[in-house]
Amino acid sequence: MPLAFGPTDRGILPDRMIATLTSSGGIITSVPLADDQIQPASLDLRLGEVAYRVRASFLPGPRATVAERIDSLKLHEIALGDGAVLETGCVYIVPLQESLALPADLGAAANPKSSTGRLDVFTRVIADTARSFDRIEPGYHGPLYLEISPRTFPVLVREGSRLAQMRFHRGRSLVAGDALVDLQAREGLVDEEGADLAEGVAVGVDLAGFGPDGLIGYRAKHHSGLIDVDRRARYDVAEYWEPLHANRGKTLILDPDEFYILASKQAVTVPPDFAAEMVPFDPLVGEFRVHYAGFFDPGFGCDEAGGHGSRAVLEVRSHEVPFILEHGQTVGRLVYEHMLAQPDQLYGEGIGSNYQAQGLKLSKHFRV
Ligand SMILES: O=c1ccn([C@H]2C[C@H](O)[C@@H](COP(=O)(O)OP(=O)(O)OP(=O)(O)O)O2)c(=O)[nH]1
Repeated sequence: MPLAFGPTDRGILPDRMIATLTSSGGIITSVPLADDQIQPASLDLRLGEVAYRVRASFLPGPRATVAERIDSLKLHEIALGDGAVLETGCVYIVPLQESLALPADLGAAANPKSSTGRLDVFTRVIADTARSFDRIEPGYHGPLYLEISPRTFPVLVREGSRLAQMRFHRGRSLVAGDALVDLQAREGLVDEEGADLAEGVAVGVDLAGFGPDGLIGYRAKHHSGLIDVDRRARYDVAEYWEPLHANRGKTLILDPDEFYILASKQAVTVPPDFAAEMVPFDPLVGEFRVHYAGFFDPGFGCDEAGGHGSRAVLEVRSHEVPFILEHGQTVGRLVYEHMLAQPDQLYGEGIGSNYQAQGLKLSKHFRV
């Protein structure tokens, strides 16, 4: 049975509606869906069998398909099969195993998975005739492709590797104004008195540090080894990351073009009938960038799903000039949106989640 909605229903599809969308032909897969591919509010996207190394990133624009653009831009074709290395500084386009035949009232948005963002692997989803990355127009019928560009570490990927995820939505249902003030009062979205709630919930960076030695984060080392994106708890932190500790002034100077993993000062919560996305706090401040991977799942940080006190992990880069961050400085905003219904399973509830109740946490690939 296809999904049926009332005229005023708005929000993000939970797990069981994503399953229905698949069984009713709205999501088409060249290989059957894996059991754990559907998350509380998103679908993990899997790499297909080939990667095209292209000269440059592109958007197809209204008159071209991605396949046509790949034909004119490709430098090399790599079979992914059981494994292939994607090198830093190169741009690859990979057809995904999932394609879409969305009903006219459903659109979608994509984001790198948190594990991908924490490795500084830049990914974006491209659809035919798209004018922007990571946004799928309502009613889209066609294939999906992933643009991949590893920035710091070369990565080993294979057919079926999951680097990005997709949310499906019916209209938009952002929580703003008084509704956001009420939600913060009721649920404590961030554990801070007088939190800044303009255009989402402001999230600041923690530079006071965690634990006895005041760890504030990690800076990625250059020229370190390869990371297999499908291996968990495999790599030594010290070979890939330099730990950073709090200084007396609780500041951190971001060096241009270095990659940092930091944590939020506030614990954050996403109530079960909401989903959130981390967005840059002000697009006009171009000095640094937080976040490739911005989706926060329903149940993240919730007591009932074992997440009490979860911090947001932040992926940070400075651009042209060195930039000083101060303890508590706002670096991002969490924008909350309604779910169409509460998911059957929340983030962290026996679904193998990696980052529930996290403090300062590197990606799952590293041994702690
Ligand atoms: O930049 C981010 C993005 C997400 N998260 C948190 C919230 C989110 O709910 C959780 C998991 O994110 P995601 O589902 O993208 O990660 P994953 O790599 O698929 O991990 P998992 O296997 O735990 O789902 O990590 C962050 O702290 N920082």
